[in-house]
Formats: sequence, C-alpha cells, structure tokens
Amino acid sequence: MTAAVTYESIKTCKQSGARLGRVHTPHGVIETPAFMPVGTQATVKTMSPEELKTMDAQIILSNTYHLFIRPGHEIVKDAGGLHKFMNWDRPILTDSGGFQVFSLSNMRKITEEGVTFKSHLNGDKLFLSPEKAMEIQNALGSDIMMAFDECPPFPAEYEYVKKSLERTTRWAERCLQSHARPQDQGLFAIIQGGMHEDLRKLSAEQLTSMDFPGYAIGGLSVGEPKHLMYEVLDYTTPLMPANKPRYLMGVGSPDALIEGAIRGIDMFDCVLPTRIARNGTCMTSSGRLVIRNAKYATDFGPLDAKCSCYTCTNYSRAYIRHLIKADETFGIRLTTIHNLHFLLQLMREVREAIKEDRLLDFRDTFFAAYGLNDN
Ligand SMILES: CNc1nc2cc3c(=O)[nH]c(N)nc3c(CCO)c2[nH]1
Repeated sequence: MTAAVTYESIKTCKQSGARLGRVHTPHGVIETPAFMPVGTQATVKTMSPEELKTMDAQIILSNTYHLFIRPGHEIVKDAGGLHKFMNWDRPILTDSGGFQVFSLSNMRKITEEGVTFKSHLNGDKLFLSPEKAMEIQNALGSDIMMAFDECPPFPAEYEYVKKSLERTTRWAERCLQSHARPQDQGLFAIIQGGMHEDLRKLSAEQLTSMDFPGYAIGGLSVGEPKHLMYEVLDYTTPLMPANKPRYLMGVGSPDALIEGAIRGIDMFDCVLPTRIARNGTCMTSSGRLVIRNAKYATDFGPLDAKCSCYTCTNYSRAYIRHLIKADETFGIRLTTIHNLHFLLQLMREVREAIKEDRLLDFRDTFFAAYGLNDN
C-alpha cells in the first residue's frame, strides 16, 4: 500500500526519547511534536478556520461517531467531504467512533461483529463496526483515519483487557481490508493493553506486524493517575516503529504534553483547552486561572502577561470575567482563543527545545513556573 501519510525524522533528542519530525499528508505537512485541536462536530467550538490558522493549528481532529449520527456522513460526502464542508484545507484526523460510543452511549452491546448502541441524541438503535467506521471515514475524506477499536475502561480486569486487545487487533485487520482509498488516506492502528506491560507488548506486536502508516496509543487518559500513564508510555513508545508517527490519544494538559514529547510521542489531541474555556478556566504560564474569581473584577491586565495571543493583546481579565459572568459568547471565544494558542505555543517551544537538545531543562523551567514541581 503506497502510504499517503509518511513520517520524516528531523532530529532525535540526545537528552531523552523526544524527536522532531514531519508528518506528510495529502492536505499538508505537520511539524511534530504537535497538538491537534478537537473539532468533534466539524468545528473547533467557536473558532473560525482563519482564527485556527492565525494561531497555526496544523491539523484538527473530528469524530466519526458524532458526524455519523448528525448530520450523517452521506451529507458530508455530498458536500464534497469534511474539508469542504467545514472550509478547512489543512489536515484532518478522524477518530473511529469506538471511544465515543463507550463514553457517550449508555446502552451498548459489543460483539465480534461490532457495537450496537443507542444514539445519545434521540435513542435510535445504531451499529458501528470496523467496516462501517471505514465507510464513514472514507465518506468524510479525512487525511488520517483511526482503526475501529475498543478502549477498555479504567480499571479493567486483566483477562478482559487481553480479550479486548485481541478483538481490537482483529478489528484493525478488518479496517485495513475495507479501507477504500489507502493511496490517499492514512489509516492508523491503536495500541491497547491497559496498564499491563505484557499486554501492551502483545498489542504492539500484533499491530506493527500489519504495517500501518502510523500508530496510536489508546486506552490512556481514562482516569488513571498520571504517573501510571507515563509508565505505560515508558515501555510502549519504544515498541512503536521509529519511522512512523506516534499519536497519544486524549492527551492533554501542558505537563502531559511535555512528558509525552519527552517519551517520543509526535501527536496529541485533547478537548481540555476548548472545554475548560467554556467555563472560563484559562491556562497561563503560572498555572490555571479561573476568571470568574471576584479578584479579577478590577484586574485590567491580560490573562497572561507572557502571552502574545489576540485575547492577551487586546482584552483585560476584568473584561473577560464580565463576559463570562454575563454568559456572552464572545467571552468563550476569547478564552478559547487563548487556551488553544497557549497549547500550540507550548508545542512550538517544545519543538525548539528538542532542536537545541534542552527539552528536560525546558520541562523543569516550565513546571516550576506552572507550579507542577510538587506533583
Ligand atoms: C480524553 N481521553 C481519551 N482517551 C482516549 C482513548 C482512546 C482510545 O483508546 N481509542 C480511540 N479510538 N479514541 C480514544 C480517545 C478519543 C480521542 O481523543 C481518547 N480520549
């Protein structure tokens, strides 16, 4: 299969497992390590594509499950695909729907064939399978598609995690078989195995023997303590091909992005920056700031004096607090712009630090300022 998505290694860090790279896709190149803003329903909430480009979002994530149940993948296909539908001409990665079924639908039944579930919108009985997930993603026309997998809950019994990862491997095989356009869309497999080193190894071996263009680490950021996630990364990342993109799903917070990059992760996604923005919580270089706090009512400085984003350049904490308290949409737009810029800027600084072999020092400096040295 001629890979439509390829990884170009630029530099490996001397201090750690970190690396600089480029992921080449049909809609452009992604400088890695990279953070992907999440646009679940074909929009990164309240952001225009132009604003995302201004902050240099290189790639965004959207969701098979959500676009399948609304507006329906056939409509997106008839619109000319997801890029056209949402007016985004840079790369798009779509998740395969498995995780969303488990996190959103209260009634579901898993069989070898696939997952039967009720729509969280109207209770309709629906079915997703590897073949269906591929049909939907091919209709959306995303550049990077994720294999249909099961993300086991945390915690989960060893035997359950083992049986689940083996079914995820069989599902990945079926995704590969039913992929309509391998020549112009990259299909990534998702390594599972919970918090068990032997199961992670088993999953990685089974999936890397099938030669996917890229690999993700799934089953993390599901409520486990951060140190446990880092332990899983310590022994899983080295099992992944060095010449292919490594994507850590559902991560995350500034500290986790840095720790993941140190362990050789190239791509990250998380709803955190956009989700917390909606209740007025902002990421700043000295930690989280909850703008609703009364002490900001007369604070006419920027959210973060070290930030150069549109929000910090033009608006005060007092004004943003007023908008959030008044439930004004513009307030959510301003906190979203800031939080996304903050993480995208953090990844630019991470890439710079790798280039100059000083990522571990960068981590210590960042954590000290962000108040994370005590974790
Ligand atoms: C927020 N934490 C998180 N953990 C994840 C774990 C998985 C996973 O194991 N499989 C798939 N397909 N998607 C996942 C996603 C959604 C994408 O961010 C996750 N998100």
